[in-house]
Amino acid sequence: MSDTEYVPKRRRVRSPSPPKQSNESDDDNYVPYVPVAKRREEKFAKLQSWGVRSGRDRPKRPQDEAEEREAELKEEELKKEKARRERTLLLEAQDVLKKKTEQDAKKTVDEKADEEDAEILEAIKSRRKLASDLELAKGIQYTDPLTTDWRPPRFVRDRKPEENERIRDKYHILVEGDDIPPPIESFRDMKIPQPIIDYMKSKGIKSPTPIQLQGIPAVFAGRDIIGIAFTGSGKTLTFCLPLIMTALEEETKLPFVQGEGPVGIILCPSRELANQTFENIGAWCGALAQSGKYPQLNCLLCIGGISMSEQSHTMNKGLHIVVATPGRLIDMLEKKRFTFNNCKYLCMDEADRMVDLGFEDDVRNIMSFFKRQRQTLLFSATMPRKIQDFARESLIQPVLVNVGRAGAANLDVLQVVEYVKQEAKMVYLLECLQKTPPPVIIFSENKNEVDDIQEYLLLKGVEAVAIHGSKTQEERQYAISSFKTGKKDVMVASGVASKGLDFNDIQHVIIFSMPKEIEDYVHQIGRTGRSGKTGIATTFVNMNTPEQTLLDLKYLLIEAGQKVPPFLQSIEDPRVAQGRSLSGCPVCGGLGHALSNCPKLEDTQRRQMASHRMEDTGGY
Ligand SMILES: Nc1ncnc2c1ncn2[C@@H]1O[C@H](COP(=O)(O)OP(=O)(O)OP(=O)(O)O)[C@@H](O)[C@H]1O
Repeated sequence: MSDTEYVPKRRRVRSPSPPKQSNESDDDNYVPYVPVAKRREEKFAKLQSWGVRSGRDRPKRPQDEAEEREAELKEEELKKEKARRERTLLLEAQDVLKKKTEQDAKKTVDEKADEEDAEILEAIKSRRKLASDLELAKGIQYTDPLTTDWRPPRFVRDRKPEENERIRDKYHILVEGDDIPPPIESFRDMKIPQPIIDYMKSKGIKSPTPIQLQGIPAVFAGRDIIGIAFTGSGKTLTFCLPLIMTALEEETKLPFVQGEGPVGIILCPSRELANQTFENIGAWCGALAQSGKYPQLNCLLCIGGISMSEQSHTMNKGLHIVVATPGRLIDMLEKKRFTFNNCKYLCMDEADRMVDLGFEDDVRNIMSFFKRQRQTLLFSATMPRKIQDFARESLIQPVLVNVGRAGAANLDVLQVVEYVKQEAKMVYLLECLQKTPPPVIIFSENKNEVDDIQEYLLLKGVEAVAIHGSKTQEERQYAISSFKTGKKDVMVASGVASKGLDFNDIQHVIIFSMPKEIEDYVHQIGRTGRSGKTGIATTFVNMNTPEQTLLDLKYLLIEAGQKVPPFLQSIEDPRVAQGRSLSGCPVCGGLGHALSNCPKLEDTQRRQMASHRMEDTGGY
């Protein structure tokens, strides 16, 4: 056997041989055997290094691993960020809630009540402003007041603003608005025609009252106006005189013929008030015509319950002024008995009552007959904030002229409040009538009670007439004229006669049953103490009078510097204990309660809901 060790055949594998040298033997080329498993492993590793991969558990390259790791980190970071944000939002929400609770806790009772009031006011806010449907539909909105040719005298124009302010302060006139015309202290300087000045003098009207000396120049200047002044302070003249002057100017330029006019319209909430204003205008226009220097102006009374044919003589001429209640006016306009083609002046007397009485939609309807921009005037002795706000939205750059607090009582009225048991009222009434000589007005809230009182007085020999809504127009007119002319000493009336009626020298107003709304009380006592004269108002209250009404009354007496009887003094205002402010109610102007307790609120809401229902069902 040779020295060469035997190697089994399967082990005799040639490894890659180095280059052969000439003398090298075969043993030098020997390559050690590598087992198959190991070789597979090596081959696999090689393939891996070439990037050939497949399968789930394929080993990863370090570069891939780094990328994966980075992605994982990013994902983790995102998750953390999301969680952090969610937590922050949650915390923020909790913080806000906490702060709000703290703020709410810090809020005074007053602030909370104010917020509540604002919500209620928003809820009862009229949905549409006081403008014609046509204007609302077409989006017509006038921005500038009307211009007129009227100018104040030079010395007034040259006055410094401080001087105007001084005059306003002197007469306790508060004004709001832009570019307010100056106050003028004499009718002559207002450039009112001499025959009217002479006529007014004969009626004891020599110099303008505060509402007149600021209101008339503002209306002459073409401005929309909200005029608020106490009862009997001469508001009627403030809106009638400028209308007469406008009509006069137009008639002088080009006389009116049949079918032309009116130039302006005065709207009133009651027939009696319309009639009274119509008579006043008639007298002033008559004074102009009788002077022989001025033309005759024609005025039409347009109210329910009267036959329009009686006024055909006026209708057959050119028409300058119309005084009306809403219903009859709409009827006449719809029948085209006259048009508003040239009408540019709309005045609402007792404007708050017009809205209160549910005439709001009628007023919009009337406005839709106007063909061009109009000058709008609203007047009243009581104009709660809600109505002032509403009016301001509807007028064009209005001037607000306020003499005293809106809704305050006339200081020329001595107010006496007496506790009289229900069953003792009639007897005590007779006693009360002895306080002053006639004329006396007795007010009651109830039509039947009005009739009962009249009957009782007649039985006792007192010359009394009665007026209320269920009487015929003739009965109403008879009652007013016989009382006005002094044929009758006493007039027993429901609310009808309380607004705006101007009777001569009423000595005494007796309020037999206290009205629920303090505004009505203010209007009722305002039938006396007019045009600077003094008068007495006696009011009966008892257990049937709601405590809130008594509180309103108590504050009104305090405000007017009147004596507060002990039983009224003892009534506590619940707002004091609650630490709430004692500001007046924005809906009725009462000083003794907050908005949420307003007796008028319920009525207002009910009326609004009814009118909205009508609109929703297309009934409007
Ligand atoms: N400048 C004046 N000087 C004196 N009296 C006047 C003056 N202006 C008006 N009057 C008279 O005062 C009375 C009351 O006026 P008017 O009826 O206009 O009051 P009012 O403010 O409208 O009251 P109400 O709010 O009750 O309707 C009338 O008889 C009127 O003639």
